[in-house]
Amino acid sequence: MQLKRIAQANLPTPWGVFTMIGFEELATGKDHVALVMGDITQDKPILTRVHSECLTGDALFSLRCDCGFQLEAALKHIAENKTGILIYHRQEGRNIGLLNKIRAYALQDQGLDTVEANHKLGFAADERDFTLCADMLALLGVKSIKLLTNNPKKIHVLEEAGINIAERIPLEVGENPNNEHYLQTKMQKMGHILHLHPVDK
Ligand SMILES: Nc1nc2c(ncn2[C@@H]2O[C@H](COP(=O)(O)OP(=O)(O)OP(=O)(O)O)[C@@H](O)[C@H]2O)c(=O)[nH]1
Ligand SMILES: [Zn+2]
Repeated sequence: MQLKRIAQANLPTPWGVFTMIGFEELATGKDHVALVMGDITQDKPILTRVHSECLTGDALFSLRCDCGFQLEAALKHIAENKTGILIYHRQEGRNIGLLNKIRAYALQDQGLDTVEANHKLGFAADERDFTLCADMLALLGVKSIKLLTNNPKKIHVLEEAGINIAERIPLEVGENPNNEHYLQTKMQKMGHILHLHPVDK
């Protein structure tokens, strides 16, 4: 176990009241949160979103990616379902950190795609460690989930970390002219399952 559960409190949102549970990484002291609604101890797969931190999309209204839209849609979906979990996985920029993500964006402004930019900076395309998410789910007592994602690799890594994924539920929102190329790259180079609407140029 790489984390411990620290504190919890109510978190009212426009879609309903979640319980916010804070965790701390034992090795680094880094914090993560899970937003929980309803009875997640039921003996059936729990609707879950594993959302990776994206300060620019989640908090600063960036249209370069789809993260902010996915965050909102996931919370709404969980609230409509009356039960579920959103893990807010604090590995910004696929775990290269905010400042390196800004460097990667600068390279993308010069024409590189999201994968090439990471490589140019000396990183893999995706540096995230999802075993922390599996640990958070274990601390919440959840063994089986229905995962909101477009990324089949995320299913694979969470399963390798011991989580049973009963179903994948697509989360395709936020496509716009600013992220069209970014979403195309995620589909073509990173294997995301997306149904994009190419615009005529
Ligand atoms: N390094 C880097 N990270 C990015 C970039 N754009 C978004 N991110 C980060 O990517 C993470 C989200 O990952 P995505 O690849 O969008 O999606 P995913 O979580 O793999 O898959 P979904 O479950 O379908 O959303 C967040 O941590 C973002 O900060 C970028 O251009 N470069
Ligand atoms: Zn983003």
